[in-house]
Amino acid sequence: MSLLDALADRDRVFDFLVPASSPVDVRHGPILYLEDVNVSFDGFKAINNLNLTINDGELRCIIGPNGAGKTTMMDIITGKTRPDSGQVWFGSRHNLLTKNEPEIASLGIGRKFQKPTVFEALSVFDNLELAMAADKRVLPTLTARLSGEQRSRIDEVLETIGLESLCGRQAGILSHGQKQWLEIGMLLMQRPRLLLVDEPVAGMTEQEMERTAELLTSLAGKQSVVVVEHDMGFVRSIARQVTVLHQGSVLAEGTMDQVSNDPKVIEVYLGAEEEA
Ligand SMILES: Nc1ncnc2c1ncn2[C@@H]1O[C@H](COP(=O)(O)OP(=O)(O)OP(=O)(O)O)[C@@H](O)[C@H]1O
Repeated sequence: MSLLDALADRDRVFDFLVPASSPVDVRHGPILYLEDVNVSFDGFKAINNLNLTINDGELRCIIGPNGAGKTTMMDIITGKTRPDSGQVWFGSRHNLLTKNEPEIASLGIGRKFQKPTVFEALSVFDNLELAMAADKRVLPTLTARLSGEQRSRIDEVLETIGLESLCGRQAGILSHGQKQWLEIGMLLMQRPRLLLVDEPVAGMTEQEMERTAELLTSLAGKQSVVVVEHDMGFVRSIARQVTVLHQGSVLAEGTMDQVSNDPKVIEVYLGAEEEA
C-alpha cells in the first residue's frame, strides 16, 4: 500500500490527498451517502436535512410531488449545486463536496437528463464511439483505429441497449425511446459506477416503457442506478426500494407496497396523483 493509500484509508480528513481517479471504496459502506444536506434558494429551503444512502449495485427509485427537491438532489450529487451544509460521499473515499462537475463525472457518476441529447447527424455506433472519447483514459488511442477491446465494448453496449440492428443508422431517425436508450448507452461507455436517470419514460410508448424497465433492471447490480420518475406504473414495474421526497426531506422509504400504503405518502403525493 502506498503512503497515499494509507493516508486516504486512515481517515476522511485526508480526502484532499485522494486522486480523482482513485477507485470508489464500497468495502465498508454504501456507494452514495448524503447526510443532513441543506440547500436554500433565496431563503427557501429546497433541501432540508436530507439523508440518503444508496448501496452498491442497487436500483433505487425516487418519487415525490413537484418541487420536492428531486432535481436539486441530483444537482448536489453531480456538483452542479453546492449545499449550504451537510456531507455527500461517493463510497468512503470521495468527498463530493470538494469536487467540481467534471471531477465527479470522471469518478464514475453519470447523469441522464430527461431530454435525449444524442448527436443526431452521427450513426448510433459513432455516438457510442464519441462517448468513449469523453473518457480521457481512452482519448489518445481513439485518434488511431479502434482497438479490438474498444470495439467489443461498443458491441457489448449496443447489445445492452438493444440497438445492434440499428448501429449504422443515423441517430436522428431513431424513435424517442431509442434515443433515450442510446444516451444511456453513451453513459455506459464510460463505465459509470452510479447512474442518475431523470424521468426516463416521459413521452415513451407502453412498449418502450417495458423495454426501458428491462434495461434499467438489467443495469442494476453491475452499477448502481437512481431513477427519478413520476410514472407510478413504471416505478412499480422496476422498483425494489423507493424513496419518497417531500419538501426537501425523505418522507418515506421502503418497497413500493410499503410506501404506497403509507398514509403520509398518500396524503402528499399519491392521493394527488390519483385525482390528477
Ligand atoms: N435555482 C433555483 N433558484 C430558486 N429556486 C429553486 C432553484 N432550483 C430549484 N428551486 C426550487 O426548489 C424547489 C425544489 O425544486 P426541484 O426542481 O428540485 O424539485 P423536483 O422534485 O425536481 O420537482 P419536479 O418533480 O417538478 O421536477 C422548488 O420549489 C423549486 O422552485
